[in-house]
Amino acid sequence: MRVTLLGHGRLGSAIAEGWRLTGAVSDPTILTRAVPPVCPPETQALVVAVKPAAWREAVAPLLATLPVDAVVVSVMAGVLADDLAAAAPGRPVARVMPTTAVAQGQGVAAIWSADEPARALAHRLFDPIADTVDLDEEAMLDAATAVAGSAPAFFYALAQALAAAGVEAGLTQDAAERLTRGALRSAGSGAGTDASLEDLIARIASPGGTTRAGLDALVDADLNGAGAAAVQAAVSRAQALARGD
Ligand SMILES: NC(=O)C1=CN([C@@H]2O[C@H](COP(=O)(O)OP(=O)(O)OC[C@H]3O[C@@H](n4cnc5c(N)ncnc54)[C@H](OP(=O)(O)O)[C@@H]3O)[C@@H](O)[C@H]2O)C=CC1
Ligand SMILES: O=C(O)[C@@H]1CCC=N1
Repeated sequence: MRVTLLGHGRLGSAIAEGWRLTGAVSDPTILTRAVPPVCPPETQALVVAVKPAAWREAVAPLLATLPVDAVVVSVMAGVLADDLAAAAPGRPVARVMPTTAVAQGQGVAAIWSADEPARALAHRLFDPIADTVDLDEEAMLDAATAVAGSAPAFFYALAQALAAAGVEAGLTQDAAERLTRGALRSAGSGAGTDASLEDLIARIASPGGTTRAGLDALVDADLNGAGAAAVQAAVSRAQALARGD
């Protein structure tokens, strides 16, 4: 497939790296500010990976060369398909919300499009580099952004809090950080299996043991409230971005 990738920052470069690693897309045209804004005439998909505040200015100069049958695939949080379609008239639009682990071919990506061929094209681009999850409604992308796109940072923040508490409990900073990062990797390897999250927890939490004590303390400290607050705040921010705030 002939792909033009607009934006080569944290996510754009991760997507390009995943395509290179898996061979899913060979030789994409990568548009940065440093190269002329021109789509090759054979472009079948324009993947837009710039910041929500920058996309209109970035897409506008491409319209002259973007084929009318190319699909616009946005990985941007809070940019509505109707707005993309209005900016690139006639082109079908798909929206994808990936994580940066696409760089290793191990991301997760929510996919939505009102147009079935565009959805299928988005799958061709992201199935090789992510576990793809189809969404029925565009509005669900905001929740997917919270629990997927943003969530790795939430897990890192929890790991940071645990490491800080480990230092309080007597570990050196270096030991606390290495041990906590290793624990995060261990959690990630469990998450890569078919086991349910409930089972993964049960495998570690011996009855009457340290893990159960810590889990109970997390719930007492309103773990569920903290998770809900993070998701609601991220969803609200995506909705605000969609309004142009
Ligand atoms: N980072 C993540 O984990 C995730 C990000 N996203 C989405 O991905 C999008 C990009 O985010 P992220 O990669 O973090 O942001 P970055 O700022 O890292 O990357 C954006 C890139 O777009 C470039 N850019 C801006 N304007 C133009 C232009 N006119 N032509 C070509 N390139 C341009 C920027 O260049 P310059 O630096 O010169 O301005 C920059 O390299 C966002 O919309 C975000 O919502 C979605 C899921 C996860
Ligand atoms: O923080 C952001 O807005 C983007 C979207 C999901 C992850 N990063």
